[in-house]
Amino acid sequence: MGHGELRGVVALDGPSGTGKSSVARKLAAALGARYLDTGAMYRAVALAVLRAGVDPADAERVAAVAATADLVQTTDPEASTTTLDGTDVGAEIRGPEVTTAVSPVSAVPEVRELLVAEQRRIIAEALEQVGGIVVEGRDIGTAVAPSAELKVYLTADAHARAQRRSRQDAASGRAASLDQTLADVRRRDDYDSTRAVSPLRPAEDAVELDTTSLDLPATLAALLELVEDRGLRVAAQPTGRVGG
Ligand SMILES: Nc1ncnc2c1ncn2[C@@H]1O[C@H](COP(=O)(O)OP(=O)(O)OP(=O)(O)O)[C@@H](O)[C@H]1O
Ligand SMILES: Nc1ccn([C@@H]2O[C@H](COP(=O)(O)O)[C@@H](O)[C@H]2O)c(=O)n1
Repeated sequence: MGHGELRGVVALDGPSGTGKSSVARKLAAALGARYLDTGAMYRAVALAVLRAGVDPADAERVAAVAATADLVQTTDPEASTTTLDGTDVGAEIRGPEVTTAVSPVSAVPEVRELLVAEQRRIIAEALEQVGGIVVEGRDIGTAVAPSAELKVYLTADAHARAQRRSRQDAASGRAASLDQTLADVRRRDDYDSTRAVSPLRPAEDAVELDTTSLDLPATLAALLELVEDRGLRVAAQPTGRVGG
């Protein structure tokens, strides 16, 4: 049996490796909604900064690169893409260089201002076109969509997150020691939660969901239950509409 369609915005925030991307995509697909990966947008700006030979810590030059970056993020949960200057950069933005550069780049206020404006535009377009969107990141419930109908803050023990990330890296041929991966996870979380603008933190009205001992299907089931409980699921339209 299908799950019906989502009406409104689901904001999914939390630190790295809690499962946001994996479950946000599946939740959106199950509910005929769009899916927005805001982390991919910050990663694409970080890639533009690296390609321009700019130091990610040089806030003024980072802001200048962001202002001219030609970035397009699409929202079909089955095939969301990130393009920079007309080229798909989906694989490149997951590499270690971008992962190291992205936190300082995303801490630059001008970068956040530009991307938050674009994220709000994408959300408004999705609501108009299909009625629902699942948005994942670090500041969705607190800054990008503070009036989201459902806000969920995913957490998980840092060791569990490092193990997940380590398995994912090994599967993509990027092996690193578990200690190194754990250090990287902690470094990024520290950076993201201590920056001045829109730091990583749960919104006051967010539901916190600890995924340490949940697998992905169980996490998805918990989210679907929250959507259902809030009355955000409506019967599917007979003609059906898909995100794109
Ligand atoms: N509950 C879970 N059980 C087992 N593996 C999981 C779980 N959640 C996520 N994973 C795995 O952990 C890895 C990271 O998950 P994912 O990319 O969805 O996390 P994330 O919160 O979006 O992280 P980031 O913010 O760094 O992008 C993936 O390989 C995913 O399959
Ligand atoms: N709303 C967001 C989303 C992401 N960031 C920054 O981007 C980094 C990469 O995010 P991933 O989800 O792809 O791992 C993240 O570490 C943050 O620095 C953000 O600031 N706000």
